[in-house]
Amino acid sequence: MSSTAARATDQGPDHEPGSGPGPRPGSSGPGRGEDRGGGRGSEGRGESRGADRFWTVAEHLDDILDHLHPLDPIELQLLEAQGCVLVEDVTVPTALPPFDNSSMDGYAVRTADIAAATEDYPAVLTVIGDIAAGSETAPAVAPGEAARIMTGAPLPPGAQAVVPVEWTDGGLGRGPVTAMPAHSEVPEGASGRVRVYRPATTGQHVRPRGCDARAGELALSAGTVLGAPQIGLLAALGRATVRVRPRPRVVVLSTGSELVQPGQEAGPGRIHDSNSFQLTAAARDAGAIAFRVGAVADDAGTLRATVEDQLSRADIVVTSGGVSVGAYDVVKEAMREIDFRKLAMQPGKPQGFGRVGPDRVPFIALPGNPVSSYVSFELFVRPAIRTLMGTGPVHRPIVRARCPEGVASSPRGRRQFLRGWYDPPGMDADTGLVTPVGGAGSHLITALAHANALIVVPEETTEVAAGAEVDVVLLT
Ligand SMILES: Nc1nc2c(c(=O)[nH]1)N[C@H]1C(S)=C(S)[C@@H](COP(=O)(O)OP(=O)(O)OC[C@H]3O[C@@H](n4cnc5c(N)ncnc54)[C@H](O)[C@@H]3O)O[C@H]1N2
Ligand code: MOO
Repeated sequence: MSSTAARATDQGPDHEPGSGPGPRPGSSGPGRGEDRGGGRGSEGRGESRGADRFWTVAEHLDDILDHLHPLDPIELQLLEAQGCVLVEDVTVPTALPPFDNSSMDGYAVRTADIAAATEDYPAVLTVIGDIAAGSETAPAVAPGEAARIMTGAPLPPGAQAVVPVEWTDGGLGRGPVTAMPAHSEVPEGASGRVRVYRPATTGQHVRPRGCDARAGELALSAGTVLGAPQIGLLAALGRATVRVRPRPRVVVLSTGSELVQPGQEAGPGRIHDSNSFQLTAAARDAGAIAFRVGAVADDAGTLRATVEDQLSRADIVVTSGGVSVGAYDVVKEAMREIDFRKLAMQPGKPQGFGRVGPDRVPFIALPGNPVSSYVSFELFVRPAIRTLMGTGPVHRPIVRARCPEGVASSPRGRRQFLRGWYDPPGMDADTGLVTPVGGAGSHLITALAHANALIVVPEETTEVAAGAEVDVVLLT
């Protein structure tokens, strides 16, 4: 695995954090945990480098995950750590809140002074000044006095409660008000007299020091995945950095001389490169920092040089295309150390996995057909990314759903992943419904873009009766 030392400076324009807890995956994935058989690893396989036999989905997934372990922890700036797993227990250094403070804009008072206050017979107090949030000093409130105080400002010595400004005349002498005038416009509001129309109990509208967290308490334990509230808490505790497992850096390369960048005219025989965008987005969605390198032409030397150039910033390299049996299958040609294999799945039959370069960076070669590459990413690359992050869930969730339309035919001996639309169960149902979207063709990008699930048809099932239940991989 490559060093993470250069991580902070390596992020090119295409990098961006994505996001989610837990260690190494269990056996709940779409195929993982089944019979594993011997001699199937990508290394030291010798003669068993089986180009002819079909690997199961589980075998390929196991082979990839068996060669991965969570990345070493590093210290990251808070926002860089979003979605990462904390590897330290974080204790509260100073109580939260750090001082007694007001929860309302109003007046800090002594409760005895206003105990008998009513609208008809208000308590009249002398205003001794303003205490704004951030005030370093607060004047002491003596009997018969009040300090005008803002939300979050420290409770002054002598005061026992805060009365909201709405319970007072705001110092204007004309009955209850709804707000204070801005200090910049009416500076005299910080002095004079205020009428208070209601009593308050001791501690009312006061947030006592330490009521949120006491110093020395455990704030977040190791293993927590850092979402927005956890990052907010760390910031509130004064932490600028935190020790986490970093996001894996995923380099995405597409291959094919027919590929043209979006924004350019495609021209005869050419198509736009969609896989590198789709896979980069999927890598970010899985929680990785993804670098989209874009399309490399079908030239083995160029691809080899490009891959080697990218290795220093990669925890995983993902390629699309060039892994089948054609005369221009450039990934196969350029990456001799990768084990290329056929999987008993559709789409996604041709696949490759191995490790590259001195740091033995994991290299996952996906097929070029756009649906094949995406489905393969979800089944193999996403779990790899989540494993490197040391966080679960490693796999997309799988649920049972009823398929009212059924599936007319599915290839025997291949696990089929059809695109579908999943509707979760309503209040009175146990299972949701799933409907196939588009056909089985691995070039049907439009249908994929309108699906939210994959319908799993097992290897030995050649049709699914209308109304039968199926496994469904949820993609969102
Ligand atoms: N004789 C055989 N031919 C094929 C077999 C086979 O077993 N025997 N397998 C088929 C299957 S299944 C697949 S999947 C594909 C995989 O081929 P490659 O991984 O080598 O992919 P390419 O040939 O480079 O491309 C396939 C297809 O996808 C389009 N493509 C590729 N990259 C992109 C991209 N970045 N963006 C959009 N579209 C892309 C490409 O133009 C081709 O149409 O092989 C079958 N053939
Ligand atoms: O198996 Mo390929 O990936 O169907 O089109």
